[in-house]
Amino acid sequence: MITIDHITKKFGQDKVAVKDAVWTIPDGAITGFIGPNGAGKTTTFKMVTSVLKPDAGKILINGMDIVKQPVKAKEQFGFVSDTPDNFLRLKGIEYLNFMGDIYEVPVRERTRFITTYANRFGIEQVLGDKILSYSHGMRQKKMIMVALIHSPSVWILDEPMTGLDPQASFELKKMMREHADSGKSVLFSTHVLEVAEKLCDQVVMICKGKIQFQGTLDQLESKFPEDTDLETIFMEMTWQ
Ligand SMILES: Nc1ncnc2c1ncn2[C@@H]1O[C@H](COP(=O)(O)OP(=O)(O)OP(=O)(O)O)[C@@H](O)[C@H]1O
Repeated sequence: MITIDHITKKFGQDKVAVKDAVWTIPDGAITGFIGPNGAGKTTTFKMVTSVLKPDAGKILINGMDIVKQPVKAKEQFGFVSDTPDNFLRLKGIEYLNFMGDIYEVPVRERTRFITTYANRFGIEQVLGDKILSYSHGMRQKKMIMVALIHSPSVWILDEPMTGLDPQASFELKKMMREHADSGKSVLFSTHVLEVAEKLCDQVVMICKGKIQFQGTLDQLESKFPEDTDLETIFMEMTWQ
């Protein structure tokens, strides 16, 4: 579970990227984070994952403060960023083992995990190759595996379907559902509203740094009884 408690982030004197945001990501559910370009999604993720420090407010991950207890809080989550181009000179298997070592995942457990997930994503054959030689989608699959190697209870993904082929995208959505159904939490951002509509148990909508809505799709639709789908509601809520 993540608690976002009156978070504000400014860039410079007057660029308010996130303004007094209050919301929660519950266990046992998939939460979709949606909003137009520049709304504040990535800035929020950067604060949740300790890349940026909020100017005000606090963020608790399973009750641990990301600013005051960064190591303990970071152990709680796995993060898939929107740029999978890191550790390019390592082989896929070396990177996975490196992260497994950092999180102290026992070798037998990690081997079982790597075999299962590489098989689900169809990348067993390339794990011995350098990441530099991977396509964007292959790098993304490797990032997804790295994020899950220590079985985190919270899984955060920034635009995770970008660059994945339909089969991998289908598999990822299945993994996200399995994660939530096992009582853990999933938070992901997307611009693809059909995905949010099909996959999410709740959505959080942000626009110009302000949280406009948090709740189930049914709750959202009941606020806009005349609109037929999430896309129409989104256009109405974000239109200026
Ligand atoms: N390092 C920075 N310096 C100055 N302004 C920034 C910085 N990072 C983000 N911003 C501004 O903060 C606002 C929120 O940006 P953010 O990247 O969080 O949006 P986003 O919702 O992730 O957008 P997108 O959907 O386009 O990825 C934007 O106005 C952006 O220009």
